[in-house]
Amino acid sequence: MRKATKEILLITGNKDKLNEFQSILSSSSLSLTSINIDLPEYQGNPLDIAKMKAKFAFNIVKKPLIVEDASLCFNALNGLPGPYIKWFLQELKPAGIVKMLAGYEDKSAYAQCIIAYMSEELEDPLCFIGQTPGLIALPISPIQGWNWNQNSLWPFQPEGYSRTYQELPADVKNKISHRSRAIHKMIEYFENSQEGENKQSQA
Ligand SMILES: O=c1nc[nH]c2c1ncn2[C@H]1C[C@H](O)[C@@H](COP(=O)(O)OP(=O)(O)OP(=O)(O)O)O1
Ligand SMILES: [Mg+2]
Repeated sequence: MRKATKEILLITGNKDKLNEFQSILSSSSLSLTSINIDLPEYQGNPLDIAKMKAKFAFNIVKKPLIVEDASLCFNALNGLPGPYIKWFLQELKPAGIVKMLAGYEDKSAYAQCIIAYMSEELEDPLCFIGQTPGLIALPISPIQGWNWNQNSLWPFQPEGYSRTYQELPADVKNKISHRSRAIHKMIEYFENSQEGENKQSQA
């Protein structure tokens, strides 16, 4: 029995993000294509940022698409740096990020991924949110298992693991990550929705 296929177009400037999407979607009925656009880094709450990115991309591409915005949110700092983690990492590096919590006992955090889907039929982008709870901690072995750009290392240890994201093999990270949780919500939506023009009845 062949699965129905729906094409998903991901707009991102980050090839590591794209790779993770590809691996996670490879076992679904969705097939992924991508366009590399350097999307603006908006300010605001994570949901509004994801929606603004989707609208910006849709105005350029004018086809149904998804974008994603990732946040690393410290509970002691009421969710900051959140969507601004990219700039904090760039300037402070992972060691500086960990030091931000030196004055707080609470080292807990959550990783969040918001996928925003926009098409001509929608007035407002549709969002799928994935969260993974954990702790802010430096890796013990910085190189092992890590295939993301060095400027985007998150000193984040997901709950239930004694290693940070970057030390986990890709297949382990992809089972529990914020991104995989958001992607699975998106898969469920598209597999159950009737609106996809490519969706065919199963043979
Ligand atoms: O699973 C992850 N594990 C480690 N680091 C991660 C992860 N996911 C995002 N990151 C980094 C990339 C960027 O430094 C920042 C999010 O910013 P974010 O705007 O979502 O990504 P981006 O600008 O690289 O790509 P895009 O063109 O899709 O906006 O956190
Ligand atoms: Mg970005």
